Amino acid sequence: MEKQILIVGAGQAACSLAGKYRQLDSDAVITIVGDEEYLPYQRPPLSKKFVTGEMSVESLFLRPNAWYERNNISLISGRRVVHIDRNSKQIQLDDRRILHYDMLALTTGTRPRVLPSEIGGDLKGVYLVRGIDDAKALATEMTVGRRALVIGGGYIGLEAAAAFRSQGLQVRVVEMADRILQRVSCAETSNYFRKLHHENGVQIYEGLGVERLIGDNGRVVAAEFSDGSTMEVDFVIVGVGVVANDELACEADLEVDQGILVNAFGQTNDKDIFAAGDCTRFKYLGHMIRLESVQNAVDQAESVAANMAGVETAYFPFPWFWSDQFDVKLQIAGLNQGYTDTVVRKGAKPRSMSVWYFSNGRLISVDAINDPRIFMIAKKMLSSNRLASIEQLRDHDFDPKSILVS
Ligand SMILES: NC(=O)c1ccc[n+]([C@@H]2O[C@H](COP(=O)([O-])OP(=O)(O)OC[C@H]3O[C@@H](n4cnc5c(N)ncnc54)[C@H](O)[C@@H]3O)[C@@H](O)[C@H]2O)c1
Repeated sequence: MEKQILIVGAGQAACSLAGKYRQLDSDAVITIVGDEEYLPYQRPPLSKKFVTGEMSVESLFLRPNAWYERNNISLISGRRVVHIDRNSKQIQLDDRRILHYDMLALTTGTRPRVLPSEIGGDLKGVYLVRGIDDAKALATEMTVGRRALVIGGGYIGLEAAAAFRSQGLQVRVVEMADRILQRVSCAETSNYFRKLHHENGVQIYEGLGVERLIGDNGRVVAAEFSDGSTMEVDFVIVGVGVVANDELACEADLEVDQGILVNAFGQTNDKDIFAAGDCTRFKYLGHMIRLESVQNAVDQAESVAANMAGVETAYFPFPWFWSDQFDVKLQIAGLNQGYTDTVVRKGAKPRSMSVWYFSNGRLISVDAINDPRIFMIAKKMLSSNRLASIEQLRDHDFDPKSILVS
């Protein structure tokens, strides 16, 4: 009997895992089950070029239909897995179908946090940006002059703000924390993006919470804030973070803690159940992290595929991210979690700069803003462990590349 490989969740990690597994085992039966009706697709453009109509649904697909056929990978779309029975090694779908597995991979991703209905989170005109259907619904609001309120000044909120402003809407962002991007960057990077948004006509309010959204006939028309002020709005975009889809794993008695806990091989506490991508939480440089990025979805999934196929492959991530806002590209190498010092350097081009993050004297991460050269250098430094020091980087005549060529 061929080995049965079942993958639950049909996003970037699932696609990478299935493709890699097939390269290593031409006989296994590989099945992906996903609850969306689309072929697995890339999410980063949703809050950018997809919502502005510059990309079609088809152009989001990670692979064409023919790829699944050619690689003999079955895709069950539009179906949820509702139960895992670890004793009989079976999963149950929401149409009552039962599928057997020899090895199971969970690539269930995350979902956006929602605003509670008590404060108006369920009013019409309040949108999340997670899937194609969310972004399609949001795109219907794209009319010049309409007043958008963005709740949350993280990447989702700021990218959506930039996309909507560039299409001529009036955009305001409200961020509960003291500054935008506080969870992911230092004050200098936040300052850069605050200024960029202001220059482009987006109003940002920091340190302000949303008390409630006010509806009229079931549709949002205004918002009331923690300082007692109110604002009329035509629609609202909510980008207040994500939670891991780990309930299925939890119900199956797998270890979860704000994500499915996996070891360096992507294995859960059941030796035949693995997990990869945004839904996982694992140890990285002494911290437990969830790495919500395309890089992690691809690399971790490929390492998991190898382990499932019996080729022992420990995963050590080299995290990198990017964010496009207006004409600015932020590229991030490494993770700045637990940083103790930063060095800010001006870039060679106007409006370019980089922020170098250190933890107790050791370089851990770099934000490169409109500076792809520095991003490449930082990536190489961090992956080869040839790291520039704080003193070197404080000297603005020092070329970081010299570390790599010496
Ligand atoms: N370019 C990229 O890498 C990219 C782009 C989009 C999304 N993502 C990822 O998608 C996920 C979701 O993004 P996100 O921006 O929603 O999450 P996030 O956690 O990065 O940002 C959410 C922001 O909302 C704020 N917030 C929370 N509750 C609030 C409230 N009630 N009122 C006002 N502000 C509130 C938080 O302080 C935070 O700044 C993240 O993992 C993110 O990294 C990445």
